[in-house]
Amino acid sequence: MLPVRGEPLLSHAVHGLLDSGCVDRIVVAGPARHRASYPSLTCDGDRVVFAAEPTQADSAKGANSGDHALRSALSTAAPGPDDVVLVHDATRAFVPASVVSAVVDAVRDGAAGAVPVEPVADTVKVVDTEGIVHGTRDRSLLRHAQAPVAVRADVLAELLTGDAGPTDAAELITRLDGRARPVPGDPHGMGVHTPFDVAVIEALLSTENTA
Ligand SMILES: C[C@](O)(CO)[C@H](O)COP(=O)(O)O
Repeated sequence: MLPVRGEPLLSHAVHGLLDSGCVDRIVVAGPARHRASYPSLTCDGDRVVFAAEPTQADSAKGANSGDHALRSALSTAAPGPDDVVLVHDATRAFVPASVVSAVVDAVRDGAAGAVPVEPVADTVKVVDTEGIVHGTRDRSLLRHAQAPVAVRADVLAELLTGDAGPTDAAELITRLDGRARPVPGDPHGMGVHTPFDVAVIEALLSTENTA
């Protein structure tokens, strides 16, 4: 719901995916009753739908959990087994179209999954629970993960069969256990969480619009 330039992040994320030219349909993994909060999405008709509401049985099983949201979104989308599914994160609403198509292409090219990543520029230290600072991590091996994560629909369905399926894109990458191919991310794929992030992304967008 966080507004950026007067629009909730979710709307920016949805329009970014639609404008990427490689997404046919978007299922918002949130209850349909919230749709009224996003009037700018309604103009996209059938291409943007909300996931099915949890049933009473789902609720008894913890329907608000992330894996339910993913299951529900997947069953609403009903993709074919070879289709590529993107699991996105609305906080990363300004990821460029080139990154969206890169993850799709990686899966079309044979990877089970793909995740955009950015190099880690800063020195990374481990601080333990006692507050003691330990050695430096080798940053050449570290990457910031971004979104969307792409995965073949049949692979995603398989990951969701167990009791504890992935709850979000981050967990999905972990469950892919080495089968996710990294593709170059982009600084615009930053997560927008705080007023500082909003200021950064708004400044970036205005600079680019006036350039
Ligand atoms: C990075 C992510 O897991 C998708 O791949 C997701 O965007 C969560 O990001 P965060 O770093 O936990 O905000």
